[in-house]
Amino acid sequence: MSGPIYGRVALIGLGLIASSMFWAMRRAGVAGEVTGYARTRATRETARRIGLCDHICESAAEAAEGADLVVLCVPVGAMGLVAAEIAPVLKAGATLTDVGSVKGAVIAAVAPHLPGAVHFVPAHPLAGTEHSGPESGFAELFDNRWCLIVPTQDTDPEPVARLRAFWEALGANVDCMSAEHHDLVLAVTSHAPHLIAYTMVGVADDLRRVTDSEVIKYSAAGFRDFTRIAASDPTMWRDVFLANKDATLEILGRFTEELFALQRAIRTGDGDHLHAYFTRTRAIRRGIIEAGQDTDSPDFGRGAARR
Ligand SMILES: NC(=O)c1ccc[n+]([C@@H]2O[C@H](COP(=O)([O-])OP(=O)(O)OC[C@H]3O[C@@H](n4cnc5c(N)ncnc54)[C@H](O)[C@@H]3O)[C@@H](O)[C@H]2O)c1
Ligand SMILES: O=C(O)C(=O)C[C@]1(C(=O)O)C=C[C@@H](O)C=C1
Repeated sequence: MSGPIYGRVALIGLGLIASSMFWAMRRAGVAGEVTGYARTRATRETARRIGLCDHICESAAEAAEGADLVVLCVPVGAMGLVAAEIAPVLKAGATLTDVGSVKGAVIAAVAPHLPGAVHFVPAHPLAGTEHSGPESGFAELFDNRWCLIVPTQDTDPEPVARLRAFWEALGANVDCMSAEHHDLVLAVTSHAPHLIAYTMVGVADDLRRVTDSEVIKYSAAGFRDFTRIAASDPTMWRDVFLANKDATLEILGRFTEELFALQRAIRTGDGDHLHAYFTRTRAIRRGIIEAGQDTDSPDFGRGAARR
């Protein structure tokens, strides 16, 4: 257990990520006091009932006032509005961070509102589930996951180092990168895959020959994973695609080109093309396992022994 890293932390938006942060902060003892704010009365009442935060406030400004660390945990499309609302009450020397899945658009929406005496250190924990809301969080969500910190040109090193220590205390491994690079990487690893999952589940639903019960009953692991991902929060994902438009379209363009090539290979009976492609992708997966980078895999730790 580490000592407090911030005297007071404010969580704005009390969903999956904020509630997980609260339980992880409590586990690690890294925050003296935690205030919280959610937009709807119902969420604020739920938060009070389940003991989320030390104090639930009636406005974002009330929660943020006097805080040493303010964390924006709202959908990326709402970050700018919330930043504008709390900017006048932010304490000099405080750090403002966020957990948004897109960085370039969030920085562009938030930074112009902030007074010079506030340190803005954008971040993104690469951990989540398909569930949302204040009751979906749990302390272990960030354990052994990455949290990417995306300092802007003007960010001082001390607040970055402190936020790094905070996320490490919450269980995460931390890396720093530019916003542009972050958005491209996430378009490949998260945003395009989500869109593909949404599409596949939509296609299955359109095929009326495949009744609901058959889709569930006979669904193999791959499709079941797609349905889990496709159950994610629609507001969050609408905002992600609108905010990371360029990188996502770039990756989807490449994806459709490769898909057409595979489609053509199937139509023309080009087994060599299919075999060579699948051999390449299998080698990528094996490389990830051998580098010990997939901690969720049943193969984790087996390395090269697994062939
Ligand atoms: N869910 C994930 O897998 C995941 C992972 C990493 C980062 N993120 C990012 O974290 C952020 C929060 O995601 P989540 O999964 O916790 O979402 P969530 O839906 O569980 O919670 C979001 C909360 O924000 C509130 N909210 C929405 N608009 C608001 C506004 N204008 N003002 C105040 N509150 C508002 C909602 O009522 C809700 O309480 C998003 O930016 C998302 O991109 C999500
Ligand atoms: O596990 C899941 O449910 C997720 O989709 C989490 C996931 C992802 O890995 O793509 C989704 C969005 C985030 O910004 C970070 C993590």
